[in-house]
Amino acid sequence: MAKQMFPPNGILKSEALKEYIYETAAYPREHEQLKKLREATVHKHGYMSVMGVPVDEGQFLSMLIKIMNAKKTLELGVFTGYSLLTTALALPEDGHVTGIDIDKEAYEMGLEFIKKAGVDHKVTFIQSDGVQALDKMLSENPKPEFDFAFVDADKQNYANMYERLMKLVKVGGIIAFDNTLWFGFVAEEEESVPERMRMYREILMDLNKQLAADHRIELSQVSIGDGVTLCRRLV
Ligand SMILES: C[S@@+](CC[C@H](N)C(=O)[O-])C[C@H]1O[C@@H](n2cnc3c(N)ncnc32)[C@H](O)[C@@H]1O
Repeated sequence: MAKQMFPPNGILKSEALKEYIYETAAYPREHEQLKKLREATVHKHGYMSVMGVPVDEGQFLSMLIKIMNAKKTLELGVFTGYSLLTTALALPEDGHVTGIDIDKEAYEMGLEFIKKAGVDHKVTFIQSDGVQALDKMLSENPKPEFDFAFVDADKQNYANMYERLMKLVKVGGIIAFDNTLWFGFVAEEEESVPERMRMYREILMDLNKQLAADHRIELSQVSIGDGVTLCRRLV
């Protein structure tokens, strides 16, 4: 049943093109522990392992974090920790990433690889609903303190997380939303979209419109993975 849940190619034209990108540019540069974590995730979660960010997107996020000189980052939606480990590896020795996920079990498997990569001192995991965790952070310290936030949790709460992250991420910092092209379905007529994909398609189309109209941010829709939207806070 899970096998039919997500279309295989994401936003790319073909499986062959995806494999070309992975084999040529991405796999040869993938950190050993990321590769092992990816393989362990496939072994344990089967087709649902597609939830982890793909290797080329991980490398894009890694370079972005380094170019920004980000030190303190947030992640909403950790799963087994592929993007979390990517982030921890990209951060400097005194950097820190806080990962938030409602489910702890998947992360516990990933923690082994984070430890083996020697970056567990840069990682804090909070088991919580994303919006609730952000509200708690805002009530404890309403000052913006994060350089970067990666949002990959429940899509129906992206807009709620966005408003909170606009207070928690510094001016000049970046909020990155994952899956904003939703397997390419955002550009297809509703009737041609499988029913199970329609609700998130609509939610993400609304979010994309909302972000494009928001002059508090600079925007870039990146066509990598399943679509990543970068929002750079301006005010
Ligand atoms: C697409 S996966 C994240 C993948 C991860 N970034 C990676 O690279 O492996 C989405 C995650 O969001 C989590 N999630 C779902 N609803 C949530 C909520 N309300 N609050 C926090 N996390 C949630 C799920 O438990 C799941 O682990």
